[in-house]
Amino acid sequence: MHISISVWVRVGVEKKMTAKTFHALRVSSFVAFNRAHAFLYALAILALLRHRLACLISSPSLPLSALFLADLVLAVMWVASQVFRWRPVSRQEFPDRLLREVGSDGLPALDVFICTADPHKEPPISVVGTALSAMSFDYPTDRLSIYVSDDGGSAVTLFAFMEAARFARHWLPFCKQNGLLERSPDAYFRSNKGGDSEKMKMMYLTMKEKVETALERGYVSNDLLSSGEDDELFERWKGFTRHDHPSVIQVLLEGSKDSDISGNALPNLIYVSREKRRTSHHHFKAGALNALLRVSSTMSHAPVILTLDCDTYCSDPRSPLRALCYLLDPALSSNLAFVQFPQRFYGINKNDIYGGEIKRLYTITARGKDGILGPSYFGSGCFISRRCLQGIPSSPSLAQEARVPSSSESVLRKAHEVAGCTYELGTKWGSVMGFRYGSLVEDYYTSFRLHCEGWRSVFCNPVRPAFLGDAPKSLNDVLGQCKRWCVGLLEVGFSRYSPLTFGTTNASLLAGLGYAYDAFWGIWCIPVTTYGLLPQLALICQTPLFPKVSDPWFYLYVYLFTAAYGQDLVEFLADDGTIGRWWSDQRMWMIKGVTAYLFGSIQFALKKIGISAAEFNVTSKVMEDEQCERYERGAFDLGVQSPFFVALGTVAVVNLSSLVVGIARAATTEGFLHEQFAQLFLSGFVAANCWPIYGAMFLRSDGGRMPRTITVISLTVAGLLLMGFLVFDV
Ligand SMILES: O=c1ccn([C@@H]2O[C@H](COP(=O)(O)OP(=O)(O)O[C@H]3O[C@H](CO)[C@@H](O)[C@H](O)[C@H]3O)[C@@H](O)[C@H]2O)c(=O)[nH]1
Ligand SMILES: [Mn+2]
Repeated sequence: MHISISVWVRVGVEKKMTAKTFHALRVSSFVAFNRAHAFLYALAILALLRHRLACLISSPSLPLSALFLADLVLAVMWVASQVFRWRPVSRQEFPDRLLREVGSDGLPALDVFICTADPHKEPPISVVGTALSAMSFDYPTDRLSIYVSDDGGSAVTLFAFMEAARFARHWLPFCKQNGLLERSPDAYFRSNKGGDSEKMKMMYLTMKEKVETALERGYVSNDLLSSGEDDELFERWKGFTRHDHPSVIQVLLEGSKDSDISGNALPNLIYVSREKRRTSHHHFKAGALNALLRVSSTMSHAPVILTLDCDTYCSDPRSPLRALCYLLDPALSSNLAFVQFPQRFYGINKNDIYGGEIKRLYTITARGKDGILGPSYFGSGCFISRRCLQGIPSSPSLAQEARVPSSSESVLRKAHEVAGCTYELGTKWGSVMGFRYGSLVEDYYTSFRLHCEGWRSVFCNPVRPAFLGDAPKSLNDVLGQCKRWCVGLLEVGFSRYSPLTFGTTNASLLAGLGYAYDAFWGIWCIPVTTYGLLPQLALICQTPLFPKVSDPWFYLYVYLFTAAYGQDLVEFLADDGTIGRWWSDQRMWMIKGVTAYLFGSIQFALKKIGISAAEFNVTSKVMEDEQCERYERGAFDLGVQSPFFVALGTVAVVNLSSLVVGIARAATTEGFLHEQFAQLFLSGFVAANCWPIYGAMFLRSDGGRMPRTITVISLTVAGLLLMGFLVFDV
């Protein structure tokens, strides 16, 4: 308690000191309501648990115990989620004031890190678009460096960036002369502004075609190259594979030497593919980022770093200034680790059928955490102070002063050395320095550890999206990504740095609880699976599990259900949501509950006992035309042989069966509705959520329909469950 009070005081002081400077803070008007509601709701939960326990004691049964456990998990998650409703804040920043105050000479150097890992899942031309959008920030070019980390070790990616370096000489002045806001070429030409951009477009398309040709061929052939020097480079590459190659570092543009067609200096552009050997663990993205931290410190060594995923292009050239409104504020800067922008996505369909916005994580709860110690790091769209990654006490090994990148031999030698795969052995990298190792969600984990070390963070959410990324647009990919997150989060939840113990004592009670809420996402599978199957099976077998309509306890359930869903809806709508998108969002929560969370928890358990190891499987950013068309139409894509869909199909079938049986009984048996209303309602509610799944199982014939074998297996599993229930329930 003591710890959280001191946090309150600090936040209060901070507000007063900075209100007149570069940014302002406003506490949500929901706070009073949220707290009153939390109080009432907490009483209702206690009453429910007490009632459930009493029922269980008077007539013990397996289904009642399962429901008690499910309710307990819901209660625990509810308690943790109150952290986000305790003091949500929103902020506003004033970049013009900042510029007036510090002048453009007062702006610090900025290193932008862009990670890519697989040229076939992450097309190099789109990574190039991301880099170009960052290179053309409204920021002094002599202080801007872009580092690209290629974990795919792909010659094609390097080739794409060589082309990009040439193209940038035309593109950067074009953006500035025309005052573009959209500075990723793809995004700009997609929005089709016309005008005198035809020549530019042709130039871009030529580059794109060359890169795509190389990608198709799988290598960079001589006819695509212009100079003999490049030839040699790619010749060497022939023995390289993505898992086994020395480090490759190429300075493609150097601010002090290269200029654009109007004679202005260009930012630095550096390609880095760290060394990979099968014998050493590379720690996925965290490892890539740490390699960039070191390589950049031999070159530009900027005090501020922006991390971007390969698909997240910058959509507001002034976002660095916005971030600096916080990072340069003397009242904040002593312990401010990072400024996180929400992840936002382009190309999401009207009703966002797969809940791709992930609004709850990326904005709603982020605002809630911002009122406490700050949002967690989302991996992309985040301005980090280099200082916080240098370990405590700050590391002496790396040079402190900003340097000009140079392709000089000594700098390059040093850079190659620090990108080597054995460089980290016996060092503190990944444990108390740099991005932290040990979890598949390195972003979440790193910020958690930073918050525990006393750093804080700020959530910056301007109206115009600062960054736009690509959300997975096939259901199987969405669930695969969520499963990976779930495993990574559980890794933290059950480590010795668990937010519940380490977090609540080292960060603050509230911050620890907030992190715990995310860490234990996986356990959502318990209530969702239970409520998605048990009451329905029991209905078919005529076992009542809930109070009758005439029983006053029945209304407690009604209150708990409607108040939770009501509050969820209000919060969603208040964050520019629509009812259609909210419906999809809550449906995805259920779908994830019986698939990604369930399978993720199982995989985590298997990993714990040493049976399987979890990998960072990169989400694909390419889609077939037919798939795209289905997505745009809003049709669910269940056309792959995926174990996720067996679980989904089973739940769908059980609910449809219980709904049909229930309606038939209600029509024929007097008193049935009165006795089993809750179970019939649940069947109807889940079945309504499963609507697109029935279509994909039984009605559709396009490529997105569920494969026949998956349908048959789902029907069989549903049948077995019902038989099992009958046997156990006698
Ligand atoms: O070994 C690896 C694996 C991934 N990546 C890069 O990591 C980024 C994210 O990968 P993606 O497949 O898009 O994963 P997502 O689940 O969509 O990413 C979210 O979740 C990740 C893990 O929490 C964060 O790192 C990301 O920033 C966040 O956007 C991409 O740029 C990849 O190229 C690497 O550089 N090396
Ligand atoms: Mn991604």
